[in-house]
Amino acid sequence: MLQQNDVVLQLDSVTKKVGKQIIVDQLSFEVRQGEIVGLLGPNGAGKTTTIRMIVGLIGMTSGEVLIKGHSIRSSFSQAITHVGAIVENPEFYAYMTGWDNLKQYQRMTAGITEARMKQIVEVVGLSEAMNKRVKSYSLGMRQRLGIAQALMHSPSILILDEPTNGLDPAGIREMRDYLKRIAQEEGIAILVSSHLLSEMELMCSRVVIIQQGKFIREQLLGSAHIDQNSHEAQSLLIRVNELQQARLVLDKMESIQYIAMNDLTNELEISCTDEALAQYVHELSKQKIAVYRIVDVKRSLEDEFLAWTGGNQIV
Ligand SMILES: Nc1ncnc2c1ncn2[C@@H]1O[C@H](COP(=O)(O)OP(=O)(O)OP(=O)(O)O)[C@@H](O)[C@H]1O
Repeated sequence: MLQQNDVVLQLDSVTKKVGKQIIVDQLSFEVRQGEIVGLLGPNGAGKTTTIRMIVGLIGMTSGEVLIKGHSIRSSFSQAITHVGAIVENPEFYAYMTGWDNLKQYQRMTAGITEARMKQIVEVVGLSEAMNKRVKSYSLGMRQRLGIAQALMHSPSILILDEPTNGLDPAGIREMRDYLKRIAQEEGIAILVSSHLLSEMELMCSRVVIIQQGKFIREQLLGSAHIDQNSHEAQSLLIRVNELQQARLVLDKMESIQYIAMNDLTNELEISCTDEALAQYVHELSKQKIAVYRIVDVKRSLEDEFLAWTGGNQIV
């Protein structure tokens, strides 16, 4: 079980106002050790602004960001030592090799050993390319060199703003695989922003969805998504022997939510939780109505996403 002290990053009611415009509105969420969390929202949702506040590049109007329990406002240097981040495109000397660029960074940053540099270069898959000049690198390789640099001081969290922007499909897949590997091998938390739900589904264990600067919801992905949903309302198709009789029974149930009805097939689609379903089935059988089958109507995460964001396209 994850403990409270696994929390690496904590945002508490973070707000950013520019003039009268509220760009980020009381945003709160947490990222724990070993998790890859997506900050997901359509263009202009406030992702970059949020990340810039987390890493202290811009101030917040109100709220708090804690990194390993240290406030980015009042204990900036203690907080920021735990962060590795790429917010803008990292700058490298194109005529120098990848290794010489990292050496340059090492000279400016205390406590980084050559053994650590070699280890991290291997994790991001650049060992072979280290003696080549950066100008010969693809965009994906430059991004990974940036990640290597951000990881050199062994941070607790890696924060990346749209890391797959501009990459081709092969580069996107590579980036995804390397980020998963980093989370696993380095045992750190990763926060990555994106406007692509499809991409987040393949990379993250959880997404925090924002729109117009506001928190919309948090969603577990993958198998965790299914576990979580058993406690939430989901669409179910129920086939009975007598549709009108079943309607009379169900109409009396509190909070019954119909989605669709089919007289020909004697099917009705409802939205309910597991607990409510148990009550409905109990009541139907008490009234001698036979339930022939119950089918889980799977909505794709994309459909759910569109519903949560009021139809705002993200994919
Ligand atoms: N300094 C500023 N002054 C005024 N408006 C700003 C400022 N910074 C950001 N904004 C506005 O706030 C909104 C959120 O911007 P932000 O760049 O954080 O969004 P985003 O989710 O990262 O979008 P994208 O996916 O397009 O990068 C945008 O409408 C932007 O124009």
